[in-house]
Amino acid sequence: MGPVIEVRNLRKSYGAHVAVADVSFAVERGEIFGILGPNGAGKSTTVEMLAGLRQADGGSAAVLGVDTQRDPAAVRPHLGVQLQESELPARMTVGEAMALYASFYPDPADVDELLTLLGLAEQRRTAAGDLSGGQRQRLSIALALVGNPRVAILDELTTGLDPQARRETWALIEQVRDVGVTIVLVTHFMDEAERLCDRLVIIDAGRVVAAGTPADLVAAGQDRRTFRMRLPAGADPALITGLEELAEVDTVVPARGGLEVTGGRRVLPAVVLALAERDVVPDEIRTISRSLEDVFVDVTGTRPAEGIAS
Ligand SMILES: Nc1ncnc2c1ncn2[C@@H]1O[C@H](COP(=O)(O)OP(=O)(O)OP(=O)(O)O)[C@@H](O)[C@H]1O
Repeated sequence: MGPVIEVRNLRKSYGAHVAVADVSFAVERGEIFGILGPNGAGKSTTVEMLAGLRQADGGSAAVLGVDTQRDPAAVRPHLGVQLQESELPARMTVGEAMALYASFYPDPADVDELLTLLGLAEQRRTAAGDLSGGQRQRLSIALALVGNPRVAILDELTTGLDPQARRETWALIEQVRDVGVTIVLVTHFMDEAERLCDRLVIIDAGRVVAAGTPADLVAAGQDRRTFRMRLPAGADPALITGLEELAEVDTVVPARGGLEVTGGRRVLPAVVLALAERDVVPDEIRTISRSLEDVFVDVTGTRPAEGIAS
């Protein structure tokens, strides 16, 4: 059996603006597949084309062997989609919305069970307009899953959720994956991607700039080193400029009351030596292991959105 999802050279422009220039990837059955990228990179446009909700200018997208650009209706019963801006009528209750969405599918999930799983059982009679941000987010996930889909596309899954609710949502997504649902997850959050995704792509300016498992992506840049240090109070700011000029140093940026330095394998001794030559001894040095966030910064030149402190 081939991949559950196959995207080949998708392209889409809005007028003169190229939103998606060239995106290809494949997702295997039962994977949680991440799509990461800075704001405006083309993530939402990509998944909307993948779901057959938006017409591509070129390329192809197939879900469960069905070309979603040519025949979106054929795959709809098997596809659950949580989009960023799906608005329900404000007066429609949670129970009504679930019943309505369930009616679109031949083999819907048990609505009560799903609402309980998502912590919305108490809100059955609550109007969509009266839900809190977190409840609305959980409802959009419930609506994406109500059709018992074989493939679920979740865009900005945990945006607006508090740390506790985020963890619960992650556990829920793993449960959904464990029953064999293939999941495409669009996310801004590196911790979410690192925790949940089996494989991922990073998209920048409409193109795939990195692809692989989180571990592979992190390992690929292991010739880079990062450390943080605190300089003694009153240290000359010109020192920082001096450090940036060292051959081993890539960047020096302020971080948490100190400096974060990134460079090659020998960056730490090079910096400490250069400082010692000026009679400066750092108060504290801490090496930082490379994370998916560092990969993201390397390949996109942009810092990812801050995760909610947890
Ligand atoms: N309907 C539209 N008409 C015109 N331009 C659009 C439209 N939808 C998106 N764009 C533009 O296309 C680009 C890609 O947008 P898209 O929403 O796919 O990016 P994204 O990676 O999902 O961003 P975000 O993380 O902010 O949601 C952006 O520059 C956006 O402003």
